[in-house]
Amino acid sequence: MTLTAHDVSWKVRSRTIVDRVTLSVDPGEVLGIVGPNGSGKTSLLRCLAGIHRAHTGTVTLAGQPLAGLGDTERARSIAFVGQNPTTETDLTVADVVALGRIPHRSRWNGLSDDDRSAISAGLDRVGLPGFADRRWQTLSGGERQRTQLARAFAQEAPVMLLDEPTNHLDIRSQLQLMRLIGESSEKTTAVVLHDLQLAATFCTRLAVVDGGRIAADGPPEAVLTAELLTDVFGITADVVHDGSGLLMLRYRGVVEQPPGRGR
Ligand SMILES: Nc1ncnc2c1ncn2[C@@H]1O[C@H](COP(=O)(O)OP(=O)(O)OP(=O)(O)O)[C@@H](O)[C@H]1O
Repeated sequence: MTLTAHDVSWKVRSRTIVDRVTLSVDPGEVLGIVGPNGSGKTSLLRCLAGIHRAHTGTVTLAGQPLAGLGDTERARSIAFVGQNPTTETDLTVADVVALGRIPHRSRWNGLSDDDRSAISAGLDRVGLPGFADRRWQTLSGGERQRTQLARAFAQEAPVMLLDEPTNHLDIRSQLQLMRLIGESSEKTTAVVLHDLQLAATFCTRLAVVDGGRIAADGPPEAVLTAELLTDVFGITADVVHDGSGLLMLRYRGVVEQPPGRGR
């Protein structure tokens, strides 16, 4: 399912946070949303998920306005994993992953065989088999992150929107998780990332957000230029193409007088 923002803006009081964004994500794509702190990445992702209602413009899913979908229909279509999701309730890992099955269940029934197999497949997929009975409160940051991803997989939605899913993960787990996301080629995926090297390595496309606007949108090798890193991120860096298609970033320092474009 293609997810599209058409000229979308979102405001808080009089401040425009997402500013006339037009952006599309197709099935099979992993769109990395990158940009400096406070540039509006999370707000844009929330607009794409229908959590924030756009003040102007529309978000469409397979051509249908998202705002016209009911909550259940939307949740069957879009799995959203936010930053640092937490709960005070004493839940097991299986309980948390089972939340992904809510849009597939009738209110009065318990878990079906399909639900149970989706929960167990989700946990296997993120490398947490055997964790079903563990208490959420006892998990490490990385295990919580993977549990949330298992919940998103168990939701079996064609669109996955992930906000900094590599937070708390060690480098091997970051690579594994990004590979896992990349392998889900049947899905339409957008992922907010701070690590530009991870974004360059695993995303098929990057959208750079600066001051609520899209400063660049395209394949990583076209988007991540030394000039853009200076203009948008306020750093100096070498961008090295290693000949095998891999893009390597070598950070050198910060620009003392950041260009401040959009800030
Ligand atoms: N509900 C809100 N009320 C007031 N201000 C908000 C709200 N949501 C976001 N903002 C502001 O909008 C700006 C963009 O926030 P957002 O979280 O989208 O940025 P971000 O690019 O994801 O940032 P970070 O990289 O730091 O996570 C920030 O200045 C933030 O304080």
